[in-house]
Amino acid sequence: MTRTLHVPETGSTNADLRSFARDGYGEHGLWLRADRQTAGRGREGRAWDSPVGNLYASTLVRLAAGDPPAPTLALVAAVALEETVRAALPDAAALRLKWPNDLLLDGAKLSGILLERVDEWVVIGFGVNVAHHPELADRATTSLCAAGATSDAATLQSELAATLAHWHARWREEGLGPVAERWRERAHPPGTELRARLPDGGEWHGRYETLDPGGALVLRLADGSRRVMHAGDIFLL
Ligand SMILES: O=C(O)CCCC[C@@H]1SC[C@@H]2NC(=O)N[C@@H]21
Repeated sequence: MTRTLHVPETGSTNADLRSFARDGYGEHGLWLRADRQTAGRGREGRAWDSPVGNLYASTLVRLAAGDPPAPTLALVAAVALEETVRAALPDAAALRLKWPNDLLLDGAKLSGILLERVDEWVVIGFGVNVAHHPELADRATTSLCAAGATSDAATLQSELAATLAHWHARWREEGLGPVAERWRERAHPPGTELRARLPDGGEWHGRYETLDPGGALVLRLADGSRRVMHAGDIFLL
């Protein structure tokens, strides 16, 4: 079961659901969607520009005993959003997942996902460029509208709620396997050249090899060594 609250404006839908969870008002499957955010947050401490017209929504997932590791919900969120966006695009041939959970269309960033843990809760926040896309210094961006899609933020969110519930149930019942398999199918192909920026500021240049069983990115560097990346950003070259 899912339930959606909608507000015209808030600071950050992720921050709001974190407060709900912390204050004892957590509800599995609760969604909060805002038309705009005044303090939208991205990964790695970045801000997320949030003008009216795009999708800003977060949901609460309650962890249960026996669930796969909580960080692998990043891949569950990614495959659910990819499936939702794929259905909305007139032509999804150039749609790809980029580790861990960005969606790229023709190499340009279309969306972002931010996961935050509060006790037994995980807040999953989705930002999708529906009508607008920001100008960013270090990466190309695009929007659904620019790609000819006609869905609005409210429709996308209700479809995403159903798709996420489906993939969350598979993750809980069958483990990470089917989710990881879908992720690999919809991501950049093995051998893709990339640059990895690590949380400590370090960088690796290499080729994407696969996802490991825990959802980490496996790279092969030019000297043949293997590296496993658990956090940070990657840039496809
Ligand atoms: O950096 C990224 O790629 C992740 C961006 C996540 C943005 C969404 S918008 C809805 C939710 N509320 C936030 O403050 N952030 C997430």
